[in-house]
Amino acid sequence: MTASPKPEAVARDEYEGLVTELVATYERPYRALLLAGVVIFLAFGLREIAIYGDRAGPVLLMRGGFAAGLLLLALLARRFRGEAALWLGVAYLGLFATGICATAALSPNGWVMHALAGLSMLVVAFGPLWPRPRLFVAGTVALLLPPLAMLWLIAAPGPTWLDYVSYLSVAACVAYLLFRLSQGLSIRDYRLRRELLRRADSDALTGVLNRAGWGSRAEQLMDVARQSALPLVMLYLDLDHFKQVNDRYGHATGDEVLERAALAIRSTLREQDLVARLGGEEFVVMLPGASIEQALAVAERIRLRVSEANAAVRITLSGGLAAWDRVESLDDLMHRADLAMIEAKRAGRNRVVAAD
Ligand SMILES: Nc1nc2c(ncn2[C@@H]2O[C@H](COP(=O)(O)OP(=O)(O)OP(=O)(O)O)[C@@H](O)[C@H]2O)c(=O)[nH]1
Repeated sequence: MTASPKPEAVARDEYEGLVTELVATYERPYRALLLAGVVIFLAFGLREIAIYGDRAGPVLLMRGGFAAGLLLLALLARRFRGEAALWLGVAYLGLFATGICATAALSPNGWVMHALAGLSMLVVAFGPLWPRPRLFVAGTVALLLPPLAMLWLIAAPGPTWLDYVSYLSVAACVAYLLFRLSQGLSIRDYRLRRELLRRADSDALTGVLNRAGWGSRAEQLMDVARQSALPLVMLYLDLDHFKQVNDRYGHATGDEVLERAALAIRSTLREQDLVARLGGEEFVVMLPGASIEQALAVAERIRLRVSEANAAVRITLSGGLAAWDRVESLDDLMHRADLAMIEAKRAGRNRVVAAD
């Protein structure tokens, strides 16, 4: 069946494919950047300990904690792609940036550097949460400020070049996380778009295609049948006296009957068949590659299964079927199947009639 809920599975496959493609393209250089950043950052910490032996504890805690946090985040981002990675990244960068901003006040030598790095990271971290994406772009630009500040500081007396390498390594790590964040964002957009498309095409109650989704897919199947010279049969199905079910058992029970009917129809069809609910208690089915005899057998099976599934309310189904003459339009084919269904109603309901 091409009908829902299959589109969800298709969306998931496409989404996974997209992620794999993205990761394959960018993962390696960014991972190398992250590892290099963490190693340099830690090496600089060892140098700091050698110089300021008395500050070994806080230095180890700060540098080790940050490096471990980044690595853990990278691992989690691998494990929980998309949104979870996004929120983790935002939270972590936000925390870290706040720490750097606080350090700026205590750092006699590199306070400009600390302040810029902290502020730019704050913008980058919380930019994605802002309704205006321009802020996110501004944050990315702001990330370029620390290296610029380094160039400026290199010319001034104070920290050595090793300090700047250390800060650059932070920028490298952040670049990796940015990559992950943007990946999470684009995946979230992609999923939302897919979900909206899926909802626009399917019937909210039964999950099968609605009228909008039916038209384009049915035309596609007809195109394929035209090119491959395969036969094609159309079924028009309508529950009998459905109004009485609503009147007797209530609208909620009526809805359940429709859901069970859709399930019974879908379970009878093959992967390549198409089913839609056109509205009310009317369903249409397209059977590509089926002969009229096979289609009659399928329609009979559907009729029995729909009744069995709704035995408690004793509902029956009338169906009409029409074999495509390879010339007529979709509307004309549906009309002929509809007329056959009306004929089935006239003949006493609970039966399937084939159009001439
Ligand atoms: N529960 C429920 N009822 C619906 C829905 N859509 C349409 N209906 C009802 O379906 C009923 C259709 O009634 P009719 O068109 O008279 O058809 P019928 O009673 O099945 O009679 P025949 O088709 O002649 O056998 C109406 O009472 C609608 O209110 C829905 O989504 N849920």
